[in-house]
Amino acid sequence: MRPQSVDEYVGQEHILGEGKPLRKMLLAGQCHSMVLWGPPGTGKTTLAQLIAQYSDANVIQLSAVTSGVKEVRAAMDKATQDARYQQRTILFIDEIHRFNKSQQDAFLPFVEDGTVTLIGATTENPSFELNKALLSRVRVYILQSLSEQALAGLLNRALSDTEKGLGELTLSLQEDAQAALLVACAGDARRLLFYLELAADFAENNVISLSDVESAVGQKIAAYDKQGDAFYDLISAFHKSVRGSDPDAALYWYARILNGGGDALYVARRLLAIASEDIGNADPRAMQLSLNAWDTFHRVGPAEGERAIAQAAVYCALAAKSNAVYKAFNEAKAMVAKAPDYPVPNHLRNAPTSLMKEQGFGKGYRYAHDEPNAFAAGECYLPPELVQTRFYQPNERGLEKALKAKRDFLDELNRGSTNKRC
Ligand SMILES: Nc1ncnc2c1ncn2[C@@H]1O[C@H](COP(=O)(O)OP(=O)(O)OP(=O)(O)O)[C@@H](O)[C@H]1O
Repeated sequence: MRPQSVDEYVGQEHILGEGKPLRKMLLAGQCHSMVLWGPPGTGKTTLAQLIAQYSDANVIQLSAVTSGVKEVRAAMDKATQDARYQQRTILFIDEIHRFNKSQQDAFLPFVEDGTVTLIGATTENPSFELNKALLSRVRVYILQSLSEQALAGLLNRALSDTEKGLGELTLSLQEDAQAALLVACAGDARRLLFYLELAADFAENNVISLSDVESAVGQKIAAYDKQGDAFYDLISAFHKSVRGSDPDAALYWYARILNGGGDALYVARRLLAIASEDIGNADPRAMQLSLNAWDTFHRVGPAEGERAIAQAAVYCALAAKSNAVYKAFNEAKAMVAKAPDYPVPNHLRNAPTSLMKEQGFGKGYRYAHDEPNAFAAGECYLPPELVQTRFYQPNERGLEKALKAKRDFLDELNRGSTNKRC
């Protein structure tokens, strides 16, 4: 049932509707590098194929899961040869977020010089997963979960198409059965077609009933739309439960997210953010454990991996909390945004050449290791205009207590120093 023309492609009106940029590009037979970001089964691969078809380009398809740098190089060689004969090449990479940095670097120059037009598909936020250099050379289009209206159109086509669909079976679909199908597939067209085909197998007398759909789906119907508000409410409740040090609530909201079809890795990513935003140096192990849980998920798969993320969630919920780094870093960024770019003080400048030394660069720099406590008491590292600035105000919880004690001790040394620069 994969659409053969843009008219068979349902939904995604925000990018493909009449007059929208992608539709214009498609119909003009042009193509630029892009990343299609959206939930599974919303038409990323299909759209890439349509673009290739309309622009009359060769398509090289690589999977980030099975292709390495070697395959990328071979593909680029072929594209370079074809470009000599004015033959365009589209490099389609499914699950592009799984490509590591060196794999991404291998095709970057060819995207840059136009030898290939890259179309990447991903279910993950590209700003987290792609190299900055690559991101700056592609346009990101967000595909949305398909609406029930769009899916209903697809359903009708699948039921009536005698060539590629189930048309020859002359099936009818009862109203409640259709409603259940549309909910069960949660905006995913592939799932919809899969459930429909299964339900058709169960149907008696050419009628698909609600119980046929339930047999096909075989589980409780997911209650929320992954892209909708309900999902963000659940993840927000999860974040607040961990921040609020309630491990039971954290587990409950996590389980709700999974039950609704949510991605455990989304929770893992959020947990990592919590470890830095809400726990910080009060317990730096929280960040390690969150990262380990994420990694574990990739290594052992969902069944065990989901539990590893639960373990990290419980740890983070009960870990000591500090937002001191979070606040300090925000203040530093705000300061940099509003203050002028003060020059680096001479004593902190690098002086690799004798000319620079003559200019006074590096002059008077004190090598901390040569001084008591490996600390150059009275020394200054901020621009003179900012010497009084204190971004980091450690609290006394968890391991941050030790950092606070250390800072108080160093302050004392600074105050008692007879060698003050500022
Ligand atoms: N927008 C759409 N319009 C019509 N059919 C669609 C659409 N999206 C998906 N389909 C149907 O679902 C099938 C799977 O879609 P496709 O492979 O394009 O999804 P995808 O977004 O690339 O999914 P995944 O992220 O899981 O790879 C297609 O063969 C097609 O039949």
